Amino acid sequence: MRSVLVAAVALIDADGRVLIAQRPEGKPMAGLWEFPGGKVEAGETPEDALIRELDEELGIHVKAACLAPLNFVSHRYDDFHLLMLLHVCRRWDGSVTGREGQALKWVKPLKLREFPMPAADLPLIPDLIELF
Ligand SMILES: Nc1nc2c([nH]c(=O)n2[C@@H]2O[C@H](COP(=O)(O)OP(=O)(O)OP(=O)(O)O)[C@@H](O)[C@H]2O)c(=O)[nH]1
Repeated sequence: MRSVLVAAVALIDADGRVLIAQRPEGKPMAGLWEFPGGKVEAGETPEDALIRELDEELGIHVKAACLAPLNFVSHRYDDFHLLMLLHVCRRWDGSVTGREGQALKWVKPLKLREFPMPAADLPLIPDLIELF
């Protein structure tokens, strides 16, 4: 089975809310809310990939030193295996903007369950709740 390595991040604002983004129409799992990030490409470290994706998707600049590992998930979807590394980040430069037309929401970790998320993400919610 194909394995995909994804780097993702929980951006946390001054009010302790986490940023989630809605997957646009036309993509697999459209409409679900996910953590910003994406596939790690050949030659990239997970941190490189995340820094690139955050610039492309949200227009913000993040330093590798501001990305702290939180947990990972190993999840078998029907058609691929996902290994997703979730980081936490509280510091960035620039203001968060949905540069790809995606809806964005800042949500308290205790409310994350109100938003439909990909199956792989659900085990990560308790880790975010425990941060506070
Ligand atoms: N960024 C992100 N991806 C996630 C999360 N949960 C989860 O299952 N994924 C899956 O991990 C993969 C991330 O890849 P991606 O965002 O770079 O790719 P994509 O499906 O948008 O397609 P693309 O190849 O057109 O970029 C997708 O299969 C996505 O569904 C999450 O919380 N954040």
